[in-house]
Amino acid sequence: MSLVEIKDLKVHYPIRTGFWNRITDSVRAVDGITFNIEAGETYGLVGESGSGKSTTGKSVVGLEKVTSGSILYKGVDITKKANRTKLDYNQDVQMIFQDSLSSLNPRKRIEDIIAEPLRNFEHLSKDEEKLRVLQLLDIVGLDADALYKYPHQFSGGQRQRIGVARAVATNPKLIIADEPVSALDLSVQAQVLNFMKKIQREFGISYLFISHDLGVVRHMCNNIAIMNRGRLVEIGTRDDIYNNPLHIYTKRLLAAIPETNVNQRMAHRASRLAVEKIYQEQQSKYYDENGEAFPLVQVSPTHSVALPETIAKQLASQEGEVQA
Ligand SMILES: Nc1ncnc2c1ncn2[C@@H]1O[C@H](COP(=O)(O)OP(=O)(O)OP(=O)(O)O)[C@@H](O)[C@H]1O
Repeated sequence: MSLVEIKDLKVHYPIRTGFWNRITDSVRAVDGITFNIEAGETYGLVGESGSGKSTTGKSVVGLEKVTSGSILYKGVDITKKANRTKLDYNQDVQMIFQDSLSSLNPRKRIEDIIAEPLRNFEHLSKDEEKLRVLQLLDIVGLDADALYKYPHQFSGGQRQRIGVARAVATNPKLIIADEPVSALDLSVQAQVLNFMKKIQREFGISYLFISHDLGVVRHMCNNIAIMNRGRLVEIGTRDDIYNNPLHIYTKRLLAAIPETNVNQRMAHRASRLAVEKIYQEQQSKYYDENGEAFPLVQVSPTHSVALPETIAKQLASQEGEVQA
């Protein structure tokens, strides 16, 4: 059994119009996605802005009402609120956000911010609580003098460390990391990613790592799902996605990774333009007549792509995949 099993999850937001505020349509933010997260792994959920990643993350953590489908945590469906309470789910599953400045209360000192989840879930004495907060600060590489400071007195990277300290305070099993490094400089991104990995090793945490950038996900994730307009268009291991991408949307995301090597920039630009040309010319092959992604087809034990079966298998064999 996987730690988390997401099955045919749909989250539709109603669109209301007119004097009577009637529901006339809906935004299908998440439109039938299925994937599993194993204990101790980092699962990447990648797609452009608006593809439905955050809505998925918020549904898993219980912040968004699910329209249909299920989210099984240790085999129990947590879309039913009563099950979340029974399982200590709110303690086991935490979230880190992109915008650390707005997700940390600016009026509270760091000591109180990190202690907040402890106060909700554990009954510690004042001294025990302070000791735990100091330990957590130490784990994320911050000094004890951080205790009495406020969020605005830290850099973006340090604030993200404080967010992680708060998230791991309750010893969670799963952290939903929603674009955790997107607002940071490249060098600080690497530091935060490294210490997230360190914490994963120490605490045995699983991450659902949400990002718009396949470049960031590369060194973090074992398995990756590519999300496009509420649906998954490709699922695979890191190797499947980076070395044998099959869907044009995945190829576009890969081509969008900035090239840091100056000597490679011309070649990189040429390949990005080539992918864009294929996308413009062959869109109808990759999406159905309504412009929506096809259902996923398995092309190897680890790799699935949203294409008609014959095309998927033909592409997979061209790329040297072992067919299912
Ligand atoms: N509360 C809401 N009411 C109505 N529509 C919403 C709501 N929240 C999100 N949406 C819409 O759902 C779609 C998916 O949004 P979501 O935030 O999940 O995407 P995303 O991939 O996380 O993008 P971003 O990285 O920009 O947040 C978008 O079209 C968005 O406008």
